[in-house]
Amino acid sequence: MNEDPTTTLMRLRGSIDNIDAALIHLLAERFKATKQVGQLKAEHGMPPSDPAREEQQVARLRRLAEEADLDPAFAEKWFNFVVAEVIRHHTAAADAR
Ligand SMILES: O=C(O)C(=O)C[C@]1(C(=O)O)C=C[C@@H](O)C=C1
Repeated sequence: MNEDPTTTLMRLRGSIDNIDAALIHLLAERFKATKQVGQLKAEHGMPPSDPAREEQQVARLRRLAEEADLDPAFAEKWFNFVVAEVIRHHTAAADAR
C-alpha cells in the first residue's frame, strides 16, 4: 500500500530534523577543537590562518564529496564558510592577548 503523501512528508522531515541536529552537534565539536587551536596559536604567536593546510583540507573534502555523490563545489564553499569563522575566532583570541 502507498504511504499517504502527508505521512511521507512527516517521515522525511523527521529524518531531516535528526540530520540537522547531528550537524549542529558536529559543528559544535569542531568549534570546541578549533577554539583550542586558536588559543595555542595565540599563545605561541602563530598566524591565525594556514593556507597550505587549507589547500590539503579542500582537496581531501572535494574527494570525499565526490565519493559521497555530493557536489564538491558545495563542499568547498561549506568549508570556506566555516574556516572564515574559525579564523575570525583565532584573530579575536590573538587580539585579546
Ligand atoms: O589547523 C589549523 O591550523 C587551524 O587553525 C584550523 C583550520 C580549520 O578550521 O580547519 C582553520 C584555519 C586554518 O587556516 C586551517 C585550518
